[in-house]
Amino acid sequence: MLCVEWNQVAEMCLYLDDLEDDSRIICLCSRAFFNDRNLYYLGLKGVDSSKKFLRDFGDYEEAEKDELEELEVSNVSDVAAEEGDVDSEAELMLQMGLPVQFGGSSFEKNFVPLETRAKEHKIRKKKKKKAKCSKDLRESIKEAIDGIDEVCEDHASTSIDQTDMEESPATTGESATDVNLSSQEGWEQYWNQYGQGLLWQGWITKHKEPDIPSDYYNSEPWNCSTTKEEWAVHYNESYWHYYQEFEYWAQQGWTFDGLGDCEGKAAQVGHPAPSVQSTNHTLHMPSTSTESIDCLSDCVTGLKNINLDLKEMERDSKPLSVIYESLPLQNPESLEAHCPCDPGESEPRDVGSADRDASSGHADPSQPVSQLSKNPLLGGQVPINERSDDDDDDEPPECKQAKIKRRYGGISHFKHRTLRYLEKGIKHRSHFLDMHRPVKNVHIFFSEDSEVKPIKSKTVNKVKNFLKGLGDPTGDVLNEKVPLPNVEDSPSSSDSDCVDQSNASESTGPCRPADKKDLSEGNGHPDLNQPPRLQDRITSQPDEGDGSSQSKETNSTLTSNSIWCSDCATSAEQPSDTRQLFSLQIPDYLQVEAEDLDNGSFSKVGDKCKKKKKKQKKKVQSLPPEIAADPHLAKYWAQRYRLFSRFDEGIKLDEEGWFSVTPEKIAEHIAYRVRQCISGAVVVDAFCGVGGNAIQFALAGMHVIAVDIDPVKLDLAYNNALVYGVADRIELICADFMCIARDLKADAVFLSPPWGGPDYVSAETFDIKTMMSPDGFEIFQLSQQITKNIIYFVPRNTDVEQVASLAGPGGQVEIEQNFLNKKLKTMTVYFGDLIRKL
Ligand SMILES: C[S@@+](CC[C@H](N)C(=O)[O-])C[C@H]1O[C@@H](n2cnc3c(N)ncnc32)[C@H](O)[C@@H]1O
Ligand SMILES: C[n+]1cn([C@@H]2O[C@H](CO)[C@@H](O)[C@H]2O)c2nc(N)[nH]c(=O)c21
Repeated sequence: MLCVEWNQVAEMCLYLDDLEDDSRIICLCSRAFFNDRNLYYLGLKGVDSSKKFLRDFGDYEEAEKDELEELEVSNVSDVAAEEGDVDSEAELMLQMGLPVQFGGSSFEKNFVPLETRAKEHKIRKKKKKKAKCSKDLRESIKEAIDGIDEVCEDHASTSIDQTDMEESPATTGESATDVNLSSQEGWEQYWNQYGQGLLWQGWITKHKEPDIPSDYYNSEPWNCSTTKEEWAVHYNESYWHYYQEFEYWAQQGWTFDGLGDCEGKAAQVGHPAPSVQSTNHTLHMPSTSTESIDCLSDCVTGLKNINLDLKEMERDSKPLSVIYESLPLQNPESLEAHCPCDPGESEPRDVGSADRDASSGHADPSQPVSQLSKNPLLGGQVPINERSDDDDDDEPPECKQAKIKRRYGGISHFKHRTLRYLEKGIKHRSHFLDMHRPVKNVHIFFSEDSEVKPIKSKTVNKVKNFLKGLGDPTGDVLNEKVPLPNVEDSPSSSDSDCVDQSNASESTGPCRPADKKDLSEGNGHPDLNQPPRLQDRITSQPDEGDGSSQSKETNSTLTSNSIWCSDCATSAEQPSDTRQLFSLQIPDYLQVEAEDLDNGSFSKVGDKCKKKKKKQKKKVQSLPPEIAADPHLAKYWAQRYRLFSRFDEGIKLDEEGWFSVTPEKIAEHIAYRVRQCISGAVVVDAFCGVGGNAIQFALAGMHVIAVDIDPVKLDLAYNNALVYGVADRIELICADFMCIARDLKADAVFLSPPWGGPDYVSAETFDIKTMMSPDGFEIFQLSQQITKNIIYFVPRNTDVEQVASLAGPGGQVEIEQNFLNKKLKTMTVYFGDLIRKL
């Protein structure tokens, strides 16, 4: 095994029809863990240059956060040593389409959407700073809690404890979008019905401390200056916490049978949620009557009153193997409690007013969050528009701008599903795996004096040296001296059309000898000693003349010994330096040490040290133009060794290559698996890109047919294959895979298509049919004509059932989650003989 760890998680059987074998798809769920922190650190040594760019372009903090996150993770000595090191189990189970009950120890306690974790951390910090309630208030809360505890004895499993509330997610921009796109009605109904109680119970539970004031029930925390802010935060947290839970259950196919009132009409399976009913009672919080407490308990229990609507799920009357039971409700006789969750209402509310939106005056769930943030109650205390960026170090830069969650209506129409857990203790182990805990912020402070006073001397020395060393601001270099192509205007070939292709060709098309030269120069990379002519190695796709394919649009016509492309021909007249790599004299960490030497701090080290200095000074980091042109890409530069451990030996990428190349460890693992499982030795890399996977297949001893529609990618892939010494095992074909698939023969096909642009990660569930281009199903079907041994590299948020369905009735599939340094990065789906047998 090459990867650090590989686990089988579960065997899931999906039945398209009745519980019969021929309608069944067996789906093995597994996980592969990799660790490449060392490679990441190596990249950080030159990250100063990225920082410089980001500073200039005002995006520095973001990159620093990514970097710090990695560093933070690195401080965790042992994977299992700390709780919270890998994605929460519940989240992972969701991603694999598995019922959370089979994974995490407690969904309610553990499920926190990944995106919100950093935010939670911030809020917790803020909360700690806030002034506590007065002694009187605490007394009152204590009394209330005592009362509630008695009543809630029977509802221990559904009560909300302090941890729950503290762990509740804060608002994010994403959540805001959710509000607009999700089952808004059901949620509003739910929140109308239970929001007040949940808010109030959460509040008093939070203040379950010895010195709770006796008159707390009569107090109005939203009006009290000491608690006002805290209440706002509490409201905000609670709202989103329950919203997320509601969303989760709704996505699982549960519907909420609104009770209409706290009289607790039992939830009924299979009935659509009724519209909001006018209640004939109100929650009356100042009362400590048993009834009101009962009502609160019901409200808390309400989260459980979500029924699996089998009709809606298009599942027939046959039961699933996992059955969710709705909990019985209490049925209090009279409910006279006023929940003071509306700051605009300091007086108890009238009978009948509870049907007013519990969120009124706080946060109208129907409003976009940008509006919510204007709510005076929130008072800017909780920057709800801020989204957590804790997981974006490898995501396309554009993701930060518009995160739109898309709801998937997909093909998950399996009638039945059974699940068998395959490994003992995975549940327990996973409890310790949550890497999305927020990163501790490490700030470096500079005094106002001209002299920088280091707090962490090494780090500050780096910065100091960096600033000194870069007399000429990088931005100036960029703006004034280097005529760069407009990278931003050159969409990736993922969405390639003829314009894209021509742009790409203009820049580095392999048809231009000048470009070939460019690629082997600059960037501080060693010249590759005039590699064999790439043209001789690239095979062309015959022009099919149907005018429909991308390759037709790009008008690339290649022959085995030459490449001709009309766009390229035009672009050959462009100045040859449009893609020229330029060097920046950016001091890396070694130069920092060199400065230390000058300052005498290494004086005792003597000659040895001087030698080191000399050697180090030779090493000049340079930024390739695609990185220089787009500050958002700078973080990928920091990860260059993770992508290619031999990066310094001459690896080259283009913009799309940077964010879509398969990290080396993952590519290595996939290649290893393929080599292990099939006897044949020919593999097609249908979307080879800059060669991340093709190189690893070749290194594993296979012959690779590497196809890409973009000649620039082939150029880069060839260059990179040379670096790894495997160019002779890779056959390059410049073509649209969709057009040539039928003509290919191989023992395995690797599919790593573009995931439809940078938005892939913002989708709640990625649909390989509609969100990929070419259509993910068509790609698969064509590949099946080559071989049954297919490896499909898909986004981590891919719909598991959808991808499993590719195996067809009676088929088998293995879905492997790939973790890089404890973060779920991608999924690899194996078909045919590539499935690891149990
Ligand atoms: C995500 S990248 C592949 C990355 C690759 N696995 C690596 O590690 O470098 C997808 C590639 O598919 C190429 N592509 C897009 N459409 C294609 C098509 N119809 N046929 C062949 N290649 C295509 C793009 O040019 C891009 O280089
Ligand atoms: C946009 N992107 C990222 N990765 C891969 O996902 C990881 C996490 O973002 C990246 O490191 C890269 O390997 C992609 N792989 C393919 N095949 N196609 C893509 O469009 C793509």
